[in-house]
Amino acid sequence: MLALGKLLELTLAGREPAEKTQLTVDGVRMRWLGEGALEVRPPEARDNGLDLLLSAGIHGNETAPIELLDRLLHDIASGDLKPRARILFLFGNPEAIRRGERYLELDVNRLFNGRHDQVSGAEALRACELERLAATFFSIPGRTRLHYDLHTAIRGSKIEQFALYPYKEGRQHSRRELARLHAAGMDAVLLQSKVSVTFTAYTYETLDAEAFTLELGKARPFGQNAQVNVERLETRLKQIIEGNEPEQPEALDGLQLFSVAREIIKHSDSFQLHLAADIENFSELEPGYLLAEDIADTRWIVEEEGARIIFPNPKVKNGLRAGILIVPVTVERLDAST
Ligand SMILES: O=C(O)CCC(=O)N[C@@H](CCC(=O)O)C(=O)O
Ligand SMILES: [Zn+2]
Repeated sequence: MLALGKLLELTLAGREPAEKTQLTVDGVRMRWLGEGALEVRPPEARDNGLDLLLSAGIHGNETAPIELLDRLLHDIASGDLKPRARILFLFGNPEAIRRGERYLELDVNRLFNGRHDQVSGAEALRACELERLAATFFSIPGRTRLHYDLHTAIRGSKIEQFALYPYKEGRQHSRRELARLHAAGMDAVLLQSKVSVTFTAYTYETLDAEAFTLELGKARPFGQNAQVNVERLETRLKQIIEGNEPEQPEALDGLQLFSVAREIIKHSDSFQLHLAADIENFSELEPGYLLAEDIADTRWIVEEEGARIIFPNPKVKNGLRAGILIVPVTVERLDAST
């Protein structure tokens, strides 16, 4: 297999490849662009006009998605997978991946849309670099832009696999993309209702890609991901890469949609979250429940019917999101969300 197919090995070893560009047996060009970054380009005659960005390891301890991208790259490098799309593979935070940690000093997924300019350190530089790589990749006019940023979560979940769909004023969430996500095994989608600082918020808001954060199960170390079943996603990604995706039905039957009711922001060290340490994502909370307290008598009381919590984490830094309170929405909401 071509050395560049071993991007993960190179990244884990912190090594630069001797050859930066390699051609597979059937003329696919692989180009190393820097640490954890590799572009795949099909022969011109086979190119179907899709630019696909696949990222993982934005959080270094979320290894199942990294292993999935590694398998896809191996298949491309050995000629088993024949891309018709241009693809950019990115491993988001190489040093955190090497250490098996979510991040070192700063959560990279809170540093996009220019936020990296306001802080310093290795992770700020990496977020800036990732923005540059994505912007260059998505700079060719007239092509279709799609980004999946793959994650696993800190805790278990009542809905194992789900997507988060960013928000931009005046832009409508796409039914076709939702149907595609459902076909790829996602059982729920959270429709964001304000702009954000995550990687997919950047590619969606600033680079006009269709972009999704995908949550695939619980985060575990390399080699311990048997319980994270990515079969349906892997099959769909291979079809997208080879341009032979079956048509999916327009109807979104069975796909659960949610919107953000409120983001719980931790303001101080006095922040207290009144949830069991092992609470699962999508757990329901009754109206009237005292969810959190913070300085200056700030109290977060659940008011919304059908509210559920995702990503509760009282350990985040002050000023960051310590949980999202979400509510179910119907598919009609899509037509109204411009
Ligand atoms: O399990 C958790 O608490 C966090 C899992 C995770 O890393 N989720 C992403 C979601 C990104 C988004 O909001 O689109 C994150 O928190 O960065
Ligand atoms: Zn993550």
